Parts: sequence; C-alpha cells; structure tokens
Amino acid sequence: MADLSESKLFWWWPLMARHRRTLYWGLVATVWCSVAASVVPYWSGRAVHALERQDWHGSRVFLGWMLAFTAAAGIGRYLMRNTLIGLSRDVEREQRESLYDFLLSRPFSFYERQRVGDLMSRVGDDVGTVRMATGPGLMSFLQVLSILPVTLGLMFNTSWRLTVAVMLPFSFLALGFYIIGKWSHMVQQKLQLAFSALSTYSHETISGERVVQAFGLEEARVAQFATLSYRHASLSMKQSVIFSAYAPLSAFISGVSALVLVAYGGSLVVKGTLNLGDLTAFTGFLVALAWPMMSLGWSANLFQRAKAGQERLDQVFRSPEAPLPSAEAITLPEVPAALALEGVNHRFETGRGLGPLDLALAPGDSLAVVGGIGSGKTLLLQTLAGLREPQAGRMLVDGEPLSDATLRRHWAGLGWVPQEAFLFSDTLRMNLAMGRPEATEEEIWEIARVVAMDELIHRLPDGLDTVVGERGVALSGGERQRTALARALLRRPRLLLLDDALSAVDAETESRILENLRTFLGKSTLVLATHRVFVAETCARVLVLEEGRMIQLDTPEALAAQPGLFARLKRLQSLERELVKGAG
Ligand SMILES: Nc1ncnc2c1ncn2[C@@H]1O[C@H](COP(=O)(O)OP(=O)(O)OP(=O)(O)O)[C@@H](O)[C@H]1O
Repeated sequence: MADLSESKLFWWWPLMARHRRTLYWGLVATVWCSVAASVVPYWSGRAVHALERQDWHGSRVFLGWMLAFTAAAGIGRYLMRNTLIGLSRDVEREQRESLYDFLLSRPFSFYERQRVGDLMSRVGDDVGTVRMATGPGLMSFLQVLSILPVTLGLMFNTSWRLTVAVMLPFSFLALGFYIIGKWSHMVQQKLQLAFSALSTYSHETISGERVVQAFGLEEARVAQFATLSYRHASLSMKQSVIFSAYAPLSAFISGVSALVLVAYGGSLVVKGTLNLGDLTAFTGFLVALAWPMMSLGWSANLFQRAKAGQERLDQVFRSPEAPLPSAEAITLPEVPAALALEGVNHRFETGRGLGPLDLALAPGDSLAVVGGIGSGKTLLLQTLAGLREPQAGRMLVDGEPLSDATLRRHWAGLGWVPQEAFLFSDTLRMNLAMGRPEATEEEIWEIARVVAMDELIHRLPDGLDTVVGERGVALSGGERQRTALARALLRRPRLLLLDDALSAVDAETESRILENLRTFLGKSTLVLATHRVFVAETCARVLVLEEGRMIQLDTPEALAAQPGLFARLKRLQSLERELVKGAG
C-alpha cells in the first residue's frame, strides 16, 4: 500500500496501520450491513408491486426476503460497531501510552519549555478527539461509502432519470459540507488552544492553592479563570453553531430530494413508466440514504476536530529534544565516582547561568558549593547529575565523557536530592524504597536512623505504611526533605548530590544528620550546595560561586582565613549562633 502517512486526508492512517486486519474486518462488516440495509427497500418495492398485481404468494416471499435482509443488516451493524468502535478504543489507548512513554523519555530541557496543564489537555482532550474520529467518525464514512454504490446501483437499475433527479440536490450538500468543514477546523484549532490555556491556568491555581489563599488572590484568579472560561465557552458555542448547520442543511436537501421524488416520480407513475412498487422502493432508498448523508456532516466535523487535535499531539511528538537513552541493567564499580568538568558553560538568554567552569573531583571527594542567591549552585548540581546538558564544554565521569551511552550508567550510581523534595502520593515505604525496591526492612530502618527519621516513623499511625498524600502533603517540609535524602541514600550511591537538601531542617538536626552521614558515606563522592557555613565545613573542599563563576576553591579552613564570601559568611553565621545560644 502507498505511504498514506504524509497525506492530508489520511492523517489518521499511521494510527490505524498496525490494526489493518481489524480495520478490514470492520470494513467487511460495514459492507455487509450496508448492502443488506440497502437491499431492504428493493424487496419492499417488489412486495408492493406483487400486491399491485394481487400476487399474494409472491408478496409473502418478498416480505420474507425483506425480513431476512433486515436481520442480516442488524447482525452486520452489531459486528461493525463492535469491531470499529473497539478498534478506536485500542488506538486511543496506544496513543495515550505512546504519549506517556514519550513524555517520560524526554530530558530536563523539554520540561523547562512545557506547561503541565497544556500537556494534560493533550493527553486527555486531544487524544479523545482523535478517538471519536477513528471510531464513530470512520464508521459513518465507511457506511456512506458502502451504502452509496449499492443503493445508487439499485436506483439506476430501476429508473436512471428519477435517480439523477433525486440525487441532484445532494451535490449541494457536498459543497455545503466542504465550506462548513473548513470553518469548523479553524474554530477547532482556536478552541483547543483555549482549552489548553484554561487547563494550564486551573492546574497552576489548584497546585498553588495555598499561595492563592494566603495572598487573598481568589477573586483575581477566579476573574481571570472566568475570562479564559468565557473564551472557551464562546468558541465552543461558535463550534456548536457551525456544527448545527450540518443537520438542517442535510434535512433540507433530503426534503428537496423527497419533493422531487413525489413530484417527478409521481408523474412517471401516472405516465405508466414507473410502477407503484418502484416508487415505494425509491422512497425506501432515500430513507436509507438520509441518515448516512446526515451523519456524513457529523463525521466530517469529528475529523476536523481530530485533525486539529492530532496536529497538537504531533507538535509534542516533534519536540526537538532527543530522547533519553533507554534504561538497562547496569553493574556499577564498587568505587565512588570521579568527576571532571572541562570548560562547562550554560547561560540563559538573560546572561545568567553557569560557567565557564573547570572542576575535578577524585573518588570519595566531598565538595560544598556556596554562593549567593542565583549564583549557579543548582545549575552546577544539575549538570553534575547529568540532568542538564551544558551548552559548551563537557563532563567526564570516571574519565569517560558523559554521553547517551554513559548517561544511564551515571544515573544508576547517583543519589540526587533536589531543593524541593518531591514525594509520590503513596506510602512512606514506597517513597523510600522506590530507588531500590529490593531494600530490606532492616536497611530502610538503618537509613531512617541516618536521616533522624526513625522516631517520627514510630510515631506515625501506620509507621512505614503511612500514606503521605499528594506530593507528600501529610509531612512537614523538613520531613519531606529527610524522606528524599533517605531515598537517595538507600541506593548506596557512588555520587551523592544534595542541593540545599536540608534547608527546612533545624540546624541541630542537620548537624546530627551530617554526623551520621559522615559514617554512612563510606563509598560516595559528595557534592552539596548550601547556604550554611557549618554544613560546608563538613566537606573537604569548598567552592565559592558568584554569577556562575568560580571565585574560590579550597579547604574550609583555608577559605576561612582568606578574605572573601566564605570568611564573611562564617563570621556572620558564627555570631548568629552565639546570639541564639546566648538567648537560649
Ligand atoms: N530555566 C531557567 N531559565 C532562565 N534562567 C534560569 C533558569 N534556571 C536558572 N536560571 C537562572 O540562573 C541563575 C542561577 O540559578 P540557580 O538556580 O543555579 O541559582 P542558585 O545558586 O541555586 O540559587 P539559590 O541559592 O536561590 O538556590 C539564576 O539567576 C536563575 O535565575
């Protein structure tokens, strides 16, 4: 078969191609149902004609055929619906799964460009519009395509003059459908954008509901939502108005056609060129054609919607970011990771960012990264984690450049704790063990002790089986951070990256955790970003960043003795601690 994937008309073919067998069976059922349904009026005409001739036996036989074909049409319709609607459900599932798969294999940079609400509207709404076209829409089209030739053939066979006369009005229908379809496609594109904006806005408002309430933004947010919702509603209304033009147009054309049938067909009967049975059959043929012709408009509309939906899905599928390499089973060396950055640079349009930067970390090294707000600490840790590909320069892991071939390997040995701990709405146990599902109960408790969470878990009503709520809402910020740290530690990583990972934990508990960490981290290279000097002092070296560039790199003792940010911070924070102790 020719490649239909580039065709504007057959844009849906790539989705169906792998189900072509089911589609062909659906087509067979459709043809069966349509042929059977088209032939029913023929038998009714023959029966009436037999009655006209007072041939009772003949009339009974023809009525018998009529019944048989009606039953056959019913069975065919049942098979057609089951096959084609089932097929569209399969296509919908596959498309949703491949979209989900696609999203999960996109790198960090992809998500920096996307809005969650918009992606959700594509996964939900746009995939749904495509299903409606590939299911009910396609079924209607196939029905029309298979009913038309049989019915027209039978009509021509009976009277070609009357056929031409009653079918002529239908040619205007095609023109009307074309114009309405174009208009509808345009509105549909706008409608889907409006839905995406609405979905993005509501997703953001609900996610940030606490900020909205605390700042009393409800009214403003509701008003803005109302504006977006109004735009969506008025476009939907416009679409409905366009859509509702299909039915009256089809009904009007069918009516004109019926009028032609009565006037012209009746005159042929009077002249004796057509018998009453043929006229009855023609009435049946028109009735049989009316519904598929009307649904043609409806299915054309479904295809217009779906085309706009598929275009939006294809925009996602055509994202420029290369996919991540697929996950594989990896055996890691027992030694901690060795890292090197060579001329790494990553700057945003604003000029802010990181680099150029050179840095070397031997296996088992520990490095604290300090610097003011926005100095590039997070960017550095994201780069070391292999989450952010630098625009220039390269990173070496164990002497090998980080590339598609080595990325999964790097991640397999990584313990990454970001600034904002993300927990899944599951049990504490699942959240802790997700990086190492085979972890034993003992190991989980050992880690819980390292991050000073064991007492808390004992206090929770269901212990490790307590459900933490969406994003870990049932835990405090400090508890969430410690859970995220424990999750990373449970993997026994070769490289542990902590991005201000204990900022919500009080200084005393943080000191205790760092103390435990020192004994626990036998075989890890450690890099942590922090604003706290006493945390930085637990590392062998401290890197001071300013505007994304390295200002100082030395041992904490040496840095404390040199003038600069670190010494300044140390003086300030020591004073602060003295004051707190004094007050205590
Ligand atoms: N996706 C982005 N787009 C544009 N600019 C960004 C982006 N991410 C970070 N930046 C900018 O890069 C700079 C460094 O950001 P980074 O998050 O690394 O700072 P940081 O040192 O971790 O700050 P903090 O101490 O507040 O966590 C900042 O000025 C920030 O605005």
